[in-house]
Amino acid sequence: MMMMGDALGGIGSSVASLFFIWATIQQLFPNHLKIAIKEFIFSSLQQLGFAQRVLDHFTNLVSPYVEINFPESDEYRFNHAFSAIETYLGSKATEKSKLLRGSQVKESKGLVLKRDEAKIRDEYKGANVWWETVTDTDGIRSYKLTFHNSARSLITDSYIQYVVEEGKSVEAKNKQTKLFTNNPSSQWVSSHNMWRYIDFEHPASFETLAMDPEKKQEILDDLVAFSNGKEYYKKIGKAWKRGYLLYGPPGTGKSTMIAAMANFLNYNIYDLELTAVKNNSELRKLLTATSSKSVVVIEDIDCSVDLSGDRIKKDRNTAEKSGEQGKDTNSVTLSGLLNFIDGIWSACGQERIVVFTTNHLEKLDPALIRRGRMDMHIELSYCTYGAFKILAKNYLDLDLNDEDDDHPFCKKIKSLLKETKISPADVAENLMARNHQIDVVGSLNLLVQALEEYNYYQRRQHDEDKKKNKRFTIFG
Ligand SMILES: Nc1ncnc2c1ncn2[C@@H]1O[C@H](COP(=O)(O)OP(=O)(O)OP(=O)(O)O)[C@@H](O)[C@H]1O
Ligand SMILES: [Mg+2]
Repeated sequence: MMMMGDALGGIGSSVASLFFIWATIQQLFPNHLKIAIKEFIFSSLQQLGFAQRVLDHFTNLVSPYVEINFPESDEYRFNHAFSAIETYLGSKATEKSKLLRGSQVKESKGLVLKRDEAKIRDEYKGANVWWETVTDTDGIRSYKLTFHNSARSLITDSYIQYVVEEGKSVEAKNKQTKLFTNNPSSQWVSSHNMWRYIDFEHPASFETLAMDPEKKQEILDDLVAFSNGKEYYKKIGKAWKRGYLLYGPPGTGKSTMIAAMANFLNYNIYDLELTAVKNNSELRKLLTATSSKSVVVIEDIDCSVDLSGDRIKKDRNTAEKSGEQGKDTNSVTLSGLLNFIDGIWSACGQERIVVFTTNHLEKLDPALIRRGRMDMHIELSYCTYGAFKILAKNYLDLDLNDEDDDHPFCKKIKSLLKETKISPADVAENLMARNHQIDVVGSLNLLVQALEEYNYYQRRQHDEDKKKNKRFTIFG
């Protein structure tokens, strides 16, 4: 009531002053001058947009509705709230919606139908709100939110936040994941081309990954806890990131597991080619240009850069001589890398996973792999019988349960796998269908043959090594 009274009072006094000016002009000036003055005043008012502003002012004071604009870009930067609102509103398609938009952002995911209306009504805790798309004279699109003034605190305090978070979570679920690779610094022009990317369409999943089921479950639980850990990491005051070290012989599924992790969490992958990074400063730039919800991968860490124990000793010696720690401007150093894993720089970008892979765990510097830096060490080993069962299901549609273990074929494979080192990649190679025709018996026969050959050569190698060692002890 007070506001209404103020408004009417304000308008009344403005009208009275205008009337007074007009009456004075009427009395003092001759007719032709009066017309000229009148035209001058009106054209000036029009030019200033005064009439429009008075009208807007009046409507705003009288109207009980509040409007908030969310432009697509703000000060030349993309407004993330805009896209979250767009996704949220798009996801509100109901059976009654008559205007829909179809899109498929990920080939592996189905077609998504979104609501595509210019004005959408929404309801939140009993309050009605209206969303409308508007475009200004510069072509910048905005979402205009209108609601009753009585719901002001509900809308501004919780509804808007709810819409943005809901939109972001839908975006995360439907987003097309990308695989990024770093460009050499000679090609960098701005932060946009440090990384080049392609759509990530790797079909790997934890379901098809052949490994011990208990270990697999442990990794899955860890990933789920991490992705839901926003509040927990905040509470304990740690950057929201997690490091995994995957180690094992070639062809045991390290790269496949990285793809499965990214697919499971719907994260982007940044495949960091360390050999293309000249120094720590470039490494810092590259890592700060990565987005959150991503997996930063350094494959074959032992081969990418000399990060062995010798290297760190050399680092320390150089640092001691020059009196400065880790000052090495010509290459990526272990200390530089560690700084991103758990140093102050590691906090830039939230919700990030760092994965290192190696075939030779023993070659890595203990500083790099100590717990706390790499939170989980995961060994991908030679194929076990449990892993074989998963591969048999993937490649031969063969559902082997515990009772099948007594089948002569299975017994033979089980005992051979126990004594033979063969990677899941090599097992898979033998199970692969020829000409897209699954031949269970033929494939299993091939596998048994391969296992027997591997077993024979490995035994022979073992005997030769034994003989060599004996000679050494005789002559040594
Ligand atoms: N554990 C596994 N489960 C399912 N498939 C596997 C597994 N390990 C290997 N494979 C198959 O073998 C191929 C090679 O595996 P992958 O590239 O993941 O091995 P890797 O451990 O990364 O080897 P490298 O050390 O040589 O990089 C994959 O394409 C996949 O089809
Ligand atoms: Mg690999």
